[in-house]
Amino acid sequence: MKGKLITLEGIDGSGKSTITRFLNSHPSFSNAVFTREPTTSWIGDAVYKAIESNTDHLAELMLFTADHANHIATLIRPALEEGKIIISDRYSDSRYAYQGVTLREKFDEPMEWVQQIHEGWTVVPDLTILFDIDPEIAVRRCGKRGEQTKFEKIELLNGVRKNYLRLAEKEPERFVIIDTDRDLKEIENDVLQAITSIMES
Ligand SMILES: Nc1ncnc2c1ncn2[C@@H]1O[C@H](COP(=O)(O)OP(=O)(O)O)[C@@H](O)[C@H]1O
Ligand SMILES: Cc1cn([C@H]2C[C@H](O)[C@@H](COP(=O)(O)OP(=O)(O)O)O2)c(=O)[nH]c1=O
Repeated sequence: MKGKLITLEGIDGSGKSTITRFLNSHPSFSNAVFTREPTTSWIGDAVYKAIESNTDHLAELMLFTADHANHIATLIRPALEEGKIIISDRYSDSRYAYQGVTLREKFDEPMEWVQQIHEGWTVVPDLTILFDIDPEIAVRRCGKRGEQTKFEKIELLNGVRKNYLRLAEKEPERFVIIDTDRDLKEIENDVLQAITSIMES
């Protein structure tokens, strides 16, 4: 039996961790595998080191991608083979959307370039839930988190949000977009509905 891979994506502060905690404590997902990118492996630690220092953006992409390759080899593929439902807080679309912005000065079409280097080995999710929100609201919700100035952060996140929406437009059958500038209860219901429909298909 083949399992299902569900990914949660969105800008920082869009509410992914909050919903992950909700799903994690929901009885329907007691057998699901909860995971994330960057992962908790040593490569994930290296990724955080790169984020926290002034590392070259291409080097940063390679670290994120190495972490993804190891995530697929050690957890994603084996769990899918066992027929598990996997819920990942961030996955490949984070790279397409974020490094699609940070590599703007290096490539003409950075998002497409990043997508290309994943081709042939990544595992495409069965469902991707995109948590969509205005970056101004997301940054306000995060308070002091992060080191960038508010302006830099909002500018980056505006670009990331646009990339996510472009990805969703290109693959409407994979993506479900959820407006997270709403009451938590409504968001929880929409997420449950999206996941239930993929589990039944
Ligand atoms: N629907 C919501 N309404 C108001 N605040 C929210 C909502 N969802 C999350 N938050 C708050 O916003 C902040 C960022 O949410 P979080 O889940 O950590 O986002 P992410 O994991 O996407 O970075 C947290 O302080 C969280 O409590
Ligand atoms: C997985 C991934 C994350 N990121 C970014 C998103 C976040 O700003 C940062 C750390 O991810 P994360 O710890 O998930 O941040 P948050 O909980 O605030 O959403 O790394 C990328 O730029 N590319 C990637 O491939």
